[in-house]
Amino acid sequence: MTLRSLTIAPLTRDAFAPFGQVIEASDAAQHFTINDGNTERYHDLAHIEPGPQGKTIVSIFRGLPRNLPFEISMMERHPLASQAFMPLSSRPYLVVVAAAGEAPTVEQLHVFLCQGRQGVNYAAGVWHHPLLALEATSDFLVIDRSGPGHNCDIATLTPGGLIGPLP
Ligand SMILES: NC(=O)N[C@@H](O)C(=O)O
Ligand code: NI
Repeated sequence: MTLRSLTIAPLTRDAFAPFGQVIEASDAAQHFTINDGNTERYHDLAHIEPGPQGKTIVSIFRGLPRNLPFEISMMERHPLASQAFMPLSSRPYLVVVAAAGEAPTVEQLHVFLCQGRQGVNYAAGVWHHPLLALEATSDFLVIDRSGPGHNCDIATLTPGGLIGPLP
């Protein structure tokens, strides 16, 4: 079965808005000076949702680099809570998302190339592929949920999609 080649777009706040928020110190964000002028605060960048009886937790994911071209054959979602990734290794990475709701088809996937200064927060229920680090083993600060209930659904994509090489 031939795999559909997926287009890779640059990550922007507006393009990612249907799926969550971009975490980035940019002039588009609400920001103001604090600490007697020493520090600029980029304020309230992501809507963190711990969900019912959930606790917000902070972890570090150390992801091995994915080799391109890479087949996207599954997606997952966290129906109860959001999940945020902030790169700590300053390397680009990829995110693959689809709107919350029914399990996506390959035609409904959106692929974004994220820069090393850009984090993402997946809103609760948004379909996404597990971490897609590039170039070298990379660390990411992850803000998500611990608590009762089922918080990870998997969907298989048949046919899948193919990512890469990078534009
Ligand atoms: N399983 C896990 O915690 N990681 C995934 O949710 C992911 O999005 O990488
Ligand atoms: Ni996830």
